[in-house]
Amino acid sequence: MNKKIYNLCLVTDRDILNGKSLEKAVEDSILGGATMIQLREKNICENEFIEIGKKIKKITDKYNIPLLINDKVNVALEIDANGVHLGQDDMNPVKAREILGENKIIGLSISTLEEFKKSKEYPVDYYGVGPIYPTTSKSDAQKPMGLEGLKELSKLTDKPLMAIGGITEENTLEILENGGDGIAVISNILKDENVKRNTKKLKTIFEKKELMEKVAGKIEKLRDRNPLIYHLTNMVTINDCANVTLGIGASPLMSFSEEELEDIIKISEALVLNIGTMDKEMVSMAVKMGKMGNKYKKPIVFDPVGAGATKARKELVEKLMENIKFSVVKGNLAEIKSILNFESESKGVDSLDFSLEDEILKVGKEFYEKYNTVLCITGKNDYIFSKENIIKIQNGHENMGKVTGTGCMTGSLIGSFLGGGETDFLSGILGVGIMGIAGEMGQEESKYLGTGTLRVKIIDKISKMNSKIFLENIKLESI
Ligand SMILES: Cc1ncc(COP(=O)(O)OP(=O)(O)O)c(N)n1
Ligand SMILES: Cc1ncsc1CCOP(=O)(O)O
Ligand SMILES: [Mg+2]
Repeated sequence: MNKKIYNLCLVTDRDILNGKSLEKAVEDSILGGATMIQLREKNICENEFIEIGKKIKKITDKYNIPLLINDKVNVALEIDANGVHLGQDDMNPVKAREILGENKIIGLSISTLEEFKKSKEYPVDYYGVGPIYPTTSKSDAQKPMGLEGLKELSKLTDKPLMAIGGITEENTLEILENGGDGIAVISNILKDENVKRNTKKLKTIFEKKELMEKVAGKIEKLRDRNPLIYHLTNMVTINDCANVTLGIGASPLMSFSEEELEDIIKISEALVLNIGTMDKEMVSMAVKMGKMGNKYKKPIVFDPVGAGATKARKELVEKLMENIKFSVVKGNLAEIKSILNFESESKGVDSLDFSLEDEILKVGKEFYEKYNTVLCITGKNDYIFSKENIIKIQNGHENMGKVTGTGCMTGSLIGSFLGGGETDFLSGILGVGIMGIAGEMGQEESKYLGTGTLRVKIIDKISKMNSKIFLENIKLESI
């Protein structure tokens, strides 16, 4: 069974629904990312419990999410729920297993180490551990056991531990870092109208942690591998691109010579194509480079600088997008909109951030659908789109816009990670994230000096970047 089902359980409580329908609350929570629903009904008879259970089961079945019944094994049996959650004073798990069979999920509450010791041989699938923090949702809850209690328990069992009691988006990460595999939540999800958003906020913490685990060690791995990254890039920022490629641990190779193109591509691990200072030669080289890159199966990151600004540029970008399979495309919103032939609506300077984000999301999703290529849209906030995920990164500083080439350098970073063997998506996240962090840190150190120093500081910070700095500074969420 997939352990992820124990990540995020909504435990229901009709008393705090405040007029919301239970069915809608359950559906919204699933849409927000709940991986399990526990139907908890305290003051109703078995028949009513069964009635409600059947309705909720239709919803959980629709989304293929397990439904567990609190306390009542009979109800679970009657509605063919996926399992039960039992407390220490509820039916003995051995008997529940006999009744429900091997295929149902049985969870057991643990509030103290003594309870664990007493029940560790029971045939259960997970433990509900808590209350971890004080809670107002269970009047007869035991004394909170805190993170220490959770940590202690996690050393004693391999079974999933689902923490419960007073859990919010502020304390979820520390739960996961102290032995919790998942959380079970009532009030923080059902507290207001925004059940979907409340669940999503919790879900984001799991996604972020998962991503962080994937990212850890990747910069060091790149430095170990030191891949060769061929650039066909612009004349303005070529030197900075070479320096950040070196700084992050790859080897840059810049060439404009058609004669050596094939030989270079054969020995390169990834290619960076940036049409910033396009001219006649670049037009023919870019297409040849792309086709040859595809032929030799080398990942290519494409920076469509100024796409749409002139007719010639638009034609070149169109030709490239039609004929070449890129691993990653990185550009600003206007460039990506031009690729999709979207009208560039001018929205006024302070167009609400929210509507700008809506537009970015629409453009990004459409781009991915059309080209099936990882896309990075950079701007005040940066967005990375893949098939299933959209990541928003909020690092960087506005002064980076006053240093030419931060976008081009981001392309080089993405290319470096592609060449280091990372996935297209992770390369996008790492490249964009590292540039944002370097910009932020560089700004701090150059704020009394100016943008010339900022440029140098960005390269410095990239050359000193490591997984620890990255993980400590990245401001990332999945949306
Ligand atoms: C996941 C999870 N953990 C613990 C509990 C508490 O169960 P219990 O001790 O039986 O208390 P009641 O919920 O029945 O009041 C739980 N429900 N879910
Ligand atoms: C059912 C239960 N068991 C231990 S604490 C608790 C209540 C959890 O509710 P909340 O998430 O609102 O603290
Ligand atoms: Mg119980």
